[in-house]
Amino acid sequence: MNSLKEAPSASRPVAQAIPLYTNGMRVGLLGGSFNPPHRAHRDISLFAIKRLNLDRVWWLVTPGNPLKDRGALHDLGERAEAARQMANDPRIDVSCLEAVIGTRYTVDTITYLRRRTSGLRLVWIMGADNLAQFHRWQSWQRIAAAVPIAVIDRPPQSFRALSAPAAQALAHYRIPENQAGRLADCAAPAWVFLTGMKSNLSSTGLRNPDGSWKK
Ligand SMILES: Nc1ncnc2c1ncn2[C@@H]1O[C@H](COP(=O)(O)OP(=O)(O)OP(=O)(O)O)[C@@H](O)[C@H]1O
Ligand SMILES: O=C(O)c1ccc[n+]([C@@H]2O[C@H](COP(=O)([O-])O)[C@@H](O)[C@H]2O)c1
Repeated sequence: MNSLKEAPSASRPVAQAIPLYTNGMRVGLLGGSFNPPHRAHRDISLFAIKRLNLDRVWWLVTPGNPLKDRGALHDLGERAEAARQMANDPRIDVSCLEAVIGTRYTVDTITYLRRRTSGLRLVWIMGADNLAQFHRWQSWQRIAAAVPIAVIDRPPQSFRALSAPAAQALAHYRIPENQAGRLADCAAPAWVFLTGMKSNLSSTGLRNPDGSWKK
């Protein structure tokens, strides 16, 4: 087993920057605010493991989505601890890697991981709501060129996502859903839109108007 532990920290949530892994593993990366984590995070992770033939999914708890208002964002440690409790599966690891390496941008995270975990097959996982605004992410073309991407359908975002600028620009690189199992082996750019799981759950629905988490 390889273990890379960057920037030692006294606090448990950030101590484990890169989860334990073995070369050759197929690892899905689910970046998220997890404010709070919910059942769909777990469900889409297990769905992705199955459909993409992954060994693991790493939840990367962001210090703060660059496109979201951070006013209502709970403390990173609190979100990471809640995410660990929600994940509750040996194939899902929770990491605060981005806080450790000091970035909020996915392009930096992917670049960092590609350099340090060259023995892994990485897949970026995101819900359809994120595909709809992927063209607003920093250096989104570089992300798409660096790692295969799996998009999980998320009603009511399906049409908006598939007609959005990034989906249009990358249309040529989309593989059919029935070939999702080979996505991790594809050279980027490559992406798939998975429709087999649909959940209406959202963190927004689990927050009170003042930003506190519903009990
Ligand atoms: N119900 C869902 N179906 C598909 N993807 C989801 C679902 N919930 C979350 N995701 C995806 O999981 C990742 C992390 O999501 P995040 O932590 O922002 O939760 P969220 O429910 O989208 O939060 P919020 O409601 O605050 O925007 C994102 O890529 C998001 O698209
Ligand atoms: O890099 C960017 O510009 C960027 C812009 C928007 C979102 N992201 C990432 O997308 C992931 C999902 O964010 P969220 O808030 O929808 O859970 C999370 O890892 C964010 O850091 C990244």
